[in-house]
Amino acid sequence: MSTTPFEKTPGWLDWYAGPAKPRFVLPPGSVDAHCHVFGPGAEFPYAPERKYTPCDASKRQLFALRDHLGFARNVVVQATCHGADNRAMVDACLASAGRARGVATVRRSITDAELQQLHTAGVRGVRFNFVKRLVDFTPKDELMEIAARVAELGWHVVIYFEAVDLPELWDFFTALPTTVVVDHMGRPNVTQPVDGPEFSLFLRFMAEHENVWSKVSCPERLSVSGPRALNGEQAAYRDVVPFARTVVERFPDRVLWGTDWPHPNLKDHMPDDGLLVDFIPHIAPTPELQRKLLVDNPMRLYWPEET
Ligand SMILES: O=C(O)c1cc(C(=O)O)oc(=O)c1
Repeated sequence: MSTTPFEKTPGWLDWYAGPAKPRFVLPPGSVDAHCHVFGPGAEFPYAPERKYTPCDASKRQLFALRDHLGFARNVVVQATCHGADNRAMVDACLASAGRARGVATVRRSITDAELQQLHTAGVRGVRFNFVKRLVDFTPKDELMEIAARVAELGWHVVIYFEAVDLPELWDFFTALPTTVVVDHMGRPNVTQPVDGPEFSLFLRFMAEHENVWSKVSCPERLSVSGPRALNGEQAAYRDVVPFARTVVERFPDRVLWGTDWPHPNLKDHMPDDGLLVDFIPHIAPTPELQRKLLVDNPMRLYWPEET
C-alpha cells in the first residue's frame, strides 16, 4: 500500500466499501455518466488551489464498482480537488479500454495541441463550476472563450451551480454555443414545491433551450428528509423523487444519470451505491425511460460514433 502525502479534510466521509448488489437490473450497456477519481494523491497530487482534500478513490476502485453495479461504461468528471490538472481523469480514461470518457477542467492558457490530446484520451466536455464552496470565480469571458474553442471539437459544457444562482447566470448559460449539461438538476431546494417558482424556472430553462440537458443525479446530496440509501432501504430519498421524475418524464431524451461516486463533501452519511442504483426506477419508471436515461442519451453524447 502506498501512503498518501495528503491529510483529508476534517470530517471527511470515505466512500462506502462493500455496496449491495442492486435489485434493479441495469439495461445492457448502461453508462454511469457522472463519477470521479481522486488521485491517488501519491501518484496524482491534489491541486494547491483545492477547497477540500478527499480520501483516495482510484480508477481501479471505480472500475470495480462499475462491474459490481452492472454498468458497462463511465463518464469521469474532473473533480475540483484536482483543479485544472486532468492527469488522474485522463489516466482513468486511457486505462479503461474505451469504456470511460471524460469531462475536463481547462484554463484559457491551454493550447490547441493540449486540447487535442485530451480529445484523443476520450475527453468530450469541459466543466464550468459556479458553486462557491468548491472553486474560485473564473471570469465569464474566459469561460466563453473556452466554450467557443471546445465547440469546434464537438464537445459540450457541463455546468454546476446552485438553484438560487440560476437567474443571475441565465444569460451566460443561454449564450453558450454547445450542448449544456446541468449537474444534479441545478441543485433544487427539495423542501420547496416541485411546481414552485424555483424549480419552475429550471424547467423553463430546459423547455426553452433544447441544447440543455440535466443529470438527474445526487439524491443523497439534495434530500432533506431521506430516508438514506443504507441498510437495504428500497425507497430512499423520497423527497427528491418528484423533482427527478418530472425532469425525466418531460425531457426523456436529455437526461443522464450517474452515481457521483466517490461522493465528495457529503456531510451526514455516505450512501450505499447499490441502493442508489435502486433509486433509478423510482425516477424513470418505464423500461423505455430507463433505456434512454442510462444507455441512449449518454451514448449519443459521449460515444456518438457507436450510435
Ligand atoms: O457538491 C459537491 O461537493 C460536488 C463536488 C464536486 C467536485 O469537487 O468536483 O463534484 C460534484 O459533482 C459535487
